[in-house]
Amino acid sequence: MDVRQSIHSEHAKQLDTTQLRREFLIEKIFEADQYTMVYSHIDRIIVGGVMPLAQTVTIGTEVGKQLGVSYFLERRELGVINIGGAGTITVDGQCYEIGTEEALYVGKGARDIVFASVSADKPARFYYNCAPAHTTYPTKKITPADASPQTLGDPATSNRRTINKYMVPDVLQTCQLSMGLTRLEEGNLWNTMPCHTHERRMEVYFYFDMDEDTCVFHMMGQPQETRHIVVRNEQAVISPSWSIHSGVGTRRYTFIWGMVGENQVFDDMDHVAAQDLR
Ligand SMILES: O=C[C@H](O)[C@@H](O)CC(=O)C(=O)O
Ligand SMILES: [Zn+2]
Repeated sequence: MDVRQSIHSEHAKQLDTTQLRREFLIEKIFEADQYTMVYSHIDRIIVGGVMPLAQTVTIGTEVGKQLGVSYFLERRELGVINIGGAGTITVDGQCYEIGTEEALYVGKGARDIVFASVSADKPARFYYNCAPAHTTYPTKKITPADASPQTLGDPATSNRRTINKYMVPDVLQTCQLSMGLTRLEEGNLWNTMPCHTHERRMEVYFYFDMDEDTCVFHMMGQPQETRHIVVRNEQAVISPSWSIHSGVGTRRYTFIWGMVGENQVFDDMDHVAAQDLR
């Protein structure tokens, strides 16, 4: 388990490229037949991926001691979105078929969570966020049709995109986790611009659907003290509550956003005008 400490904005603004990447970037989300796990002290979110090939992968089998619990989801909830081929997630014996861009919410208290791909040639790629939880809400599969797609932006500002809200209060109950998937249309490069912060929540962006030559300049930092991190396919960036989170790609891309913290009000953002950015 890779542990990332919380970081103060006054510290973060002194970091160089390597140090920024070490604190905020998650370079490898998917490893064959394994789960990856990054534990952030910011709201204690856990971020990672599961990519089963020939065998099944059970998540969190070795982390009980580090988390001080007897099993992974003893005091946590889990959100998973599959960006790969068809797969299954078996939760305490109940099997859910999770196809491409389908999702599963797993409530607190589930003991045994087993991931599998239908075909090793086109493996499932399960991206997940996991957060502390105070109660159990039902485990539920979510399809793109449930995710109330919302298209916004304009080609003139290169930000025409569709936001799919998979895990928000309108779709299902969670303790604090929200997750969704935003897809940019061809020729559109900017996400989340005009940008925002939300003092009340932290957020993680996971960029994918990019070829090798494509990268995204992910914008971060306080609005008056911005920095960037160059992100490649299937990498994630941690955004503290004081940081903007926005990006511009060398070509279109897709990303998954996940938030934890104080509230679950999606529109509760502190918007930053372009004139105010530094
Ligand atoms: O707080 C909300 C998150 O930053 C994202 O949902 C924004 C986003 O997907 C977009 O504008 O493209
Ligand atoms: Zn946000």
